[in-house]
Amino acid sequence: MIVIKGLSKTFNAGSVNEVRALRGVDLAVSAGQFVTIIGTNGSGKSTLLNAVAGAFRPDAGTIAIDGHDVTSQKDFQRAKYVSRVFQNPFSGTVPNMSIAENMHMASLRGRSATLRLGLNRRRRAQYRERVAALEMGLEDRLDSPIGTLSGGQRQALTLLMAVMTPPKVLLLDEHTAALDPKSAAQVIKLTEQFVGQGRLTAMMVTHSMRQALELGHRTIMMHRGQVIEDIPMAMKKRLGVDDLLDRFDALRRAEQLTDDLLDDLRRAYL
Ligand SMILES: Nc1ncnc2c1ncn2[C@@H]1O[C@H](COP(=O)(O)OP(=O)(O)OP(=O)(O)O)[C@@H](O)[C@H]1O
Repeated sequence: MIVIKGLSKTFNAGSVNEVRALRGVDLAVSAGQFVTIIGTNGSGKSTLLNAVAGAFRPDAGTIAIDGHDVTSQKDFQRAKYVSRVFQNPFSGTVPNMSIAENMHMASLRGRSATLRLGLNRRRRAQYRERVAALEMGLEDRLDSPIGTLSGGQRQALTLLMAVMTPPKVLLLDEHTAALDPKSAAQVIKLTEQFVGQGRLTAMMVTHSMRQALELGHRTIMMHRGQVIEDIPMAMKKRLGVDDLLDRFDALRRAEQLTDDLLDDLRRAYL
């Protein structure tokens, strides 16, 4: 479903602030696969998701989604394939519009203007049913401005809206990191439910190694703009958080040394 080849991106090239955020990333994610992404700070996790979403044009490499080369497409052109949920629960929805209006906008994603339909009674009933399934009591607040909801409620709705028209690709960028533990757990439960039931192809960045191991079919680890570990389901089940921490420690030690050593390290992990 997603095929990334030789993807590179350098920010502020040629200046003192030059950052090689992605350095030749190769990654293939099959349809229905849920991949969790961990990595060191600044290793390029969000940049990888941004590249898939079309936030910028890469310096080198290609990205294909469902067989279409989207490398030169802008983000709005890819919106029909890609849904995103960000860390900030206040992005992705319009605060002074109601829950129903926000849901209606989300349901029209990727449709041509001529096909756009009004927010009629039948649609309201559908949205009510969807919102009720979140089990947050929001079905009685369909006309409340979304800005009046808590961060957790809003993020649950943002997630619901992201999957309402099932996307080819769902990108989750630390989407529970800004929530309190209880809300984060609720949103993770919904994530599992939506991705599982919809058999969605999903990439989720997380800083929680436990989350990374417990969720999804595969975990990749990034470091300095490269994928340095690719852990399949069978291995995920056997690994514990301590094992991942050991690997990060090894990286930290390698950091003092050379790229060649990092390559050796990668070979050793595979
Ligand atoms: N638009 C941009 N302009 C300049 N530099 C950027 C831009 N986006 C990302 N970077 C830099 O690229 C590198 C990779 O950033 P990215 O956000 O992808 O890392 P990350 O792995 O998601 O990090 P973290 O875990 O800390 O959130 C960092 O050094 C970051 O400062």
